[in-house]
Amino acid sequence: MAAEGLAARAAAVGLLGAVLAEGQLMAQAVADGQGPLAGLTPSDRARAQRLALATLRHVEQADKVLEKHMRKAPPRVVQNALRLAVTELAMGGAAHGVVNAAVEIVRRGKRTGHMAGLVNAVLRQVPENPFDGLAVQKMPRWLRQPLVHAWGREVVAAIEAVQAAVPPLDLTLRAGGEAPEGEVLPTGSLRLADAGQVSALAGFATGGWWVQDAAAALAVKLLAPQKGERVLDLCAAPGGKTMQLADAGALVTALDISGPRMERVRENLARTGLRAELVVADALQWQPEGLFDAVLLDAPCSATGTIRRHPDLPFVKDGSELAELVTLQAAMLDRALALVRDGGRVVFCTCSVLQDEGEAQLAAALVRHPALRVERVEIAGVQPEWWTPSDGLRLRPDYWAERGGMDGFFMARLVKG
Ligand SMILES: C[S@@+](CC[C@H](N)C(=O)[O-])C[C@H]1O[C@@H](n2cnc3c(N)ncnc32)[C@H](O)[C@@H]1O
Repeated sequence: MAAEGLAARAAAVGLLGAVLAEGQLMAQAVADGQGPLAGLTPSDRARAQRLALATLRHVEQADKVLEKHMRKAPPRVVQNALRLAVTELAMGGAAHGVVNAAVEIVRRGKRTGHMAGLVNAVLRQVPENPFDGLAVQKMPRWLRQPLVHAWGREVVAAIEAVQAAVPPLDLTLRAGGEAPEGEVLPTGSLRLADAGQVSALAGFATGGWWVQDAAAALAVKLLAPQKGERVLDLCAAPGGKTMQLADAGALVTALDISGPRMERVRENLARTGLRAELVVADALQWQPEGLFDAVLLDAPCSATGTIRRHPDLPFVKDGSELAELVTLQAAMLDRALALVRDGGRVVFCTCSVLQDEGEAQLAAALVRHPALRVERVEIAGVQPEWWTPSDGLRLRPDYWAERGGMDGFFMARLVKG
């Protein structure tokens, strides 16, 4: 087995430890300069992340396979090396390399060396297609229960099936930009089934597109910015929607509370050659010179709509931040309404599957602001059943399941009375 494969796999085991035992989000563990990816080549970093993400989509199933062969859970490194190996075997990885790597990782561990033989013995007993017949991984109770209540068990099972698969990569194309080959979705996003290294794709260097989930791309379409309009992107970083607004010809002010995240907006604008005024400030405190024609509020949220791309989230979050987020979203929506002119539009959106952060926020806003109107607009490719009875747009991960699904989002277009 190549030493390179071992480095990436050992790092993947480290990432699994950071997420599953230390409660770190994958993004934190990846960004940690002293963390599991320290010192790896770019391709090993990418491989380690891919392996760890794949394993996180199948922890429950891997544990089910392993429990048949082990009387009690082994130490963390051993357990995660086994989970990774079983997942790789299920994905069709060559048994020889997969087993040898797991054995070697455990052999090298300070306190686990004596368990290398056990790991070898267990993995040699894992059957072909080890996940066949096992139920897909369920969301945690705090998240699953409200979804069952809202949409029923069948829909929740369909969402979980989408979350178990590696998601495709969606690109939003810049008008006239260079792009790689892919499937053009009915809503206009370009979908790549197996993208590989993003920066190596055609059109990356020339700024022909940016990565943005097909569902996320609909918020700006709902706002429908016009050329020359003054538009505020109130929670802008890393800037996917800022670029869409600027590409439509709007005069964009992009605001975010995070300086480091705003750097990402700056880099994205530089790569795509698009323009926006950048402001680092708290949306709740910031005072502009005049009111805007339109405001996009992509509010901080539980991000529970993005689990197919961030399978670490259910292992790290427990729902305890939800009440605080809901309160912040309502305050931000009130602020967005204060910053738009009479007759102007506000699009409120969250990448959440929880109705508390979507449908319920819309209902509460209409009570707080009786003069507000909610508007539906025609958006190419949006199916009629995606609209709610209250004219919100509810996007679910199981929509377009046969194509790889989409992020869960809620969005609504409000007109200030
Ligand atoms: C969902 S993300 C925005 C994603 C972005 N619209 C895009 O499409 O790339 C939410 C953002 O809200 C920002 N944020 C959180 N609290 C804020 C506040 N009080 N004022 C301004 N921005 C805030 C976060 O830093 C984060 O970048």
